[in-house]
Amino acid sequence: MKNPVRVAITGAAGNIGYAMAFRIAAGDMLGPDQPVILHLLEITPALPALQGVVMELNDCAFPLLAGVVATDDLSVAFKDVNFALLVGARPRGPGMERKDLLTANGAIFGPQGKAINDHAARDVRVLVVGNPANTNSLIAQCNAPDLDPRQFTAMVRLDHNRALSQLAEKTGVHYNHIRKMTIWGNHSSTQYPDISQATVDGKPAASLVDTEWYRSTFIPEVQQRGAAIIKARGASSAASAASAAIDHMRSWALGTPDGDWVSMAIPSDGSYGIAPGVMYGYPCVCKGGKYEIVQGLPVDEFSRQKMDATDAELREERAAVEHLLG
Ligand SMILES: NC(=O)c1ccc[n+]([C@@H]2O[C@H](COP(=O)([O-])OP(=O)(O)OC[C@H]3O[C@@H](n4cnc5c(N)ncnc54)[C@H](O)[C@@H]3O)[C@@H](O)[C@H]2O)c1
Ligand SMILES: O=C(O)C[C@H](O)C(=O)O
Repeated sequence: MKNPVRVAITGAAGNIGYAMAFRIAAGDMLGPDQPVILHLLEITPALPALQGVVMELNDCAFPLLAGVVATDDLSVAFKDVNFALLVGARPRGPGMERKDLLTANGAIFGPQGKAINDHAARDVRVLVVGNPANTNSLIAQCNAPDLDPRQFTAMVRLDHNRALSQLAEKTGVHYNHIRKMTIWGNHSSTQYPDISQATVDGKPAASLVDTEWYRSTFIPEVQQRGAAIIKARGASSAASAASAAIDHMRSWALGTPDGDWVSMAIPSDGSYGIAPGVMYGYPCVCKGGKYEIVQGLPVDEFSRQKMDATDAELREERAAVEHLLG
């Protein structure tokens, strides 16, 4: 057995946190030979509910769960953690865009970034799930000057998985047979789900579906899937969001398969004409615990316009939180 690693989950008594903690404790994120110590953060009024989560975690008798820390103190929550999943934040309701949460949630991520900077393990890997995820991640990253900005990421993996699911349904194959899906940009309705490089059973996806369906049905459905779930469930996605967060961290820590990639929002380094400084969704391969942007993909005029539109929105969000950027 390996030595345990420490995994922080914020908002751990919330809907996503509740769906996530048990799967991480079961080994779904870091593998069946990696014990974990969970660090669960909640706001003070939610501590009794969090205690219930701890009781249930213990009652599962998970072989890989080596300890649980439950707290409302940032310095305890992030002490020596190797992975941090920043989930705790308000979800949107019907009729809201995710960026409407910027003011309410933005203030959470500066102090958390600083606490991660001051207390986490130096190799900490951070994933922001709380919306608006990309810009919240930027806020956290800017408040952690002692860490490499690349240690901070945001989640577009749920969008990636949604895109796989839509394309699988349309082409009548299982999503296991789809490779090279990409989500560019923001986890918002401007995101660009791009099938131009995707293959289905080895065939170009774009040759199997008509352009009209791709542009007028597939793209908006992936962009609007979060809202559709809020409408149907009366609450925002939780189990699928937790699952995507686990996928994101597993890919980052354990690697992506040869011949495929995943979508991760990471600090732009200028690749694909996206000026540095925002957390932008890119196609990434992961190896040895590090991610790299897949370079050299062709970008046609349609893609260019979509990639720039979502970049513009991220820049607007960044301008709106300039005062929180440390
Ligand atoms: N990026 C994505 O793909 C994606 C997908 C689904 C949901 N989300 C977002 O994730 C967030 C959480 O969603 P949820 O359904 O779990 O919400 P929820 O309301 O069920 O749970 C949020 C939890 O966070 C806690 N919390 C609030 N402020 C906190 C703070 N400062 N520190 C620690 N904990 C805090 C709350 O007490 C609550 O228990 C929302 O912002 C939602 O929009 C993102
Ligand atoms: O859409 C939301 O507000 C929740 C989440 O970001 C989602 O995509 O399901």
